[in-house]
Amino acid sequence: MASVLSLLGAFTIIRSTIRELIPQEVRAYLWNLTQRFSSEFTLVIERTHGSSSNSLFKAAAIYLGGHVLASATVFDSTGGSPQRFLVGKSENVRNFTYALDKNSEIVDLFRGVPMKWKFRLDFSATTQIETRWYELCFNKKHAEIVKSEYLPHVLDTAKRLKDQTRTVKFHIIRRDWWCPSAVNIDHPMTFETLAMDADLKKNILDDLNSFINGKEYYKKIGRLWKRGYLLYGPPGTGKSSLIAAMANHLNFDIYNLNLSAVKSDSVLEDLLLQVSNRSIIVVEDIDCTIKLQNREAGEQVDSFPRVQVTLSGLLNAIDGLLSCCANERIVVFTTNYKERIDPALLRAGRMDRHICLSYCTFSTFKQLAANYLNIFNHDHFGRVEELIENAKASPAEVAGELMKSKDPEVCLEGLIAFLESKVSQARFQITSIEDRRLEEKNGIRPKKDTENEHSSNATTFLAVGCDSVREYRVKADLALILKNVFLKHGNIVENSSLNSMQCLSSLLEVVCGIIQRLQAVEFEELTEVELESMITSVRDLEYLKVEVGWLNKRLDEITQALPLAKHCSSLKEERGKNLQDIEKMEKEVKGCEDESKSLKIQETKARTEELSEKISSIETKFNQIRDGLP
Ligand SMILES: Nc1ncnc2c1ncn2[C@@H]1O[C@H](COP(=O)(O)OP(=O)(O)OP(=O)(O)O)[C@@H](O)[C@H]1O
Repeated sequence: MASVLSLLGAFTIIRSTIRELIPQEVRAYLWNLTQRFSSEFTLVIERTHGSSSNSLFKAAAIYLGGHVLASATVFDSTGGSPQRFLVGKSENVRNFTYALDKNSEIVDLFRGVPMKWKFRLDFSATTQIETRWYELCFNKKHAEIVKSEYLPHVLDTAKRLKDQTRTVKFHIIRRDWWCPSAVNIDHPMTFETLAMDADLKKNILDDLNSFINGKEYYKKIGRLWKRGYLLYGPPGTGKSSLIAAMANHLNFDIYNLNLSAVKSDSVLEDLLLQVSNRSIIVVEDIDCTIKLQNREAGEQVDSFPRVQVTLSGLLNAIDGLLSCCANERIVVFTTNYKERIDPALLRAGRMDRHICLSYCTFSTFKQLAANYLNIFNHDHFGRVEELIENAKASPAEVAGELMKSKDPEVCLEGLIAFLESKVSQARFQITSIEDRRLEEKNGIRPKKDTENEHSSNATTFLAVGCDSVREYRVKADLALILKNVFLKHGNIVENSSLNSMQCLSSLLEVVCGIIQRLQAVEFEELTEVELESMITSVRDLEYLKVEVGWLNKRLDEITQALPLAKHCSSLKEERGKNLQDIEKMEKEVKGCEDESKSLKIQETKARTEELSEKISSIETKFNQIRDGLP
């Protein structure tokens, strides 16, 4: 050991003696002379290039640190002497990062060609400046491969590695500018943990992947490389979670564009110019930005004086000239009320995909149960399945129940109780004027001018669903029918394409009018023409997205039963005639014994009974159809 140390010491002394004895210029000349006969070529990659920073230097650092260390193609060029790498972890990256230590050398095999990398560091005592550079040495005959393949490979790999290790950032607006200290999103939501219909999830993932790999395609078709998503649905159904999953999947930063914090269109322009590529710009609850609301609906603009951004300002920012300055951008709008958004904002090309996130289904629940409780089946699943569709519970609410305990039994029992209460809440509470007056009298409801309601022959319904309160007015004689429709089928006009309460009330009157007629009329009295007109009305209602599938079904049943109704009518006629005959014959045989007449009476009675049975069986059928009506 001592001899090795003394040998190394002697070598160091000789090296410094050579340095002292031979001047720098002579050393450089000798070096150049040896290089002239060398087949090696060296590229020097400095930190700066021209007047700007050298992106190849940065890429080499990442490539060598991340790729080469992990790669099986790394060779130790120093003949077995230990290699030194720097290792560390910055706050804004997920993993450890590695780098070559000063004067370390490694060889990267690229397509069988050895590429020798050296990292150099020099400190000038006179200028006090530290200089760092990489040297890439290779055989001259491989110069073309290096230029056209290897260097681009280094750049691409470094970009990919940077994206992989980079933490997604969340940017918010502070005083007309993106806050300089963007926070790292450590949101754990991914497409694996997001509970959603499997087909929809796959569809969104495919869409994102084809977008991200579509650079050439977008260029070819002459469209900007950007994509717009509208996420709509009730609160807590996973809109923000989906955005987090998208950001994590793509490794894109999120820019939360809170329009109420933007003072003008020009500030919006400035903000968007600062948004980096590979980012998701999110405008949450876009319907709440009143100036951007549906112009056709004639909304009141002044009620939100703080919001200064105009619709045209936003449209321009999304797909006007301004957006040409960026690439690989995704714009996401979220809303609880899609119908309130101006159609101009939603048209294809701006919002390419409209994704509805809805209440928890049984399949969504099973994914949440697997995520939260690690269970895939349980005795209580059957009851959950029975309740979940009608409960209209959001995934957030279901997840909340599943987090209450680590014991699946406790959680599922709690969830079932919760769903049961939601099911009964989801039944609409219908209040007629009388109930309202009583509530006003008892101070449950604030007093309201009900003058008009009293004077008109109409009844107002307050339909309170789990997330909406609607008022409809229908004729008083239809009130009870409407109440039953709501109780049995929920708010059937909730998803209608019409908006005004007046029009929706008229639609409800049409539905109730049909039911009233069907309840009152004997089916055999119904003419085919009248039935046809009812069916046409129901079709029109369905066209307007009124949920009357159940009424359509009843009308179908009645149509099928119509020949039976006609038959029933003739049976009744025959029975009536028989009864008259029996009465007449009984009078005739009174006091005299006429065996043949008595026999005839018996026969007619038997036939009448038979007819009554047939009629009653047909009528039972008709009643069943009627019972199907609310
Ligand atoms: N589909 C889902 N899968 C898994 N978890 C979900 C899902 N939807 C909601 N959650 C849970 O509920 C929480 C709230 O959901 P989220 O904020 O994504 O809903 P939202 O639709 O954006 O609500 P809002 O309209 O009120 O903004 C999430 O943090 C997540 O824990």
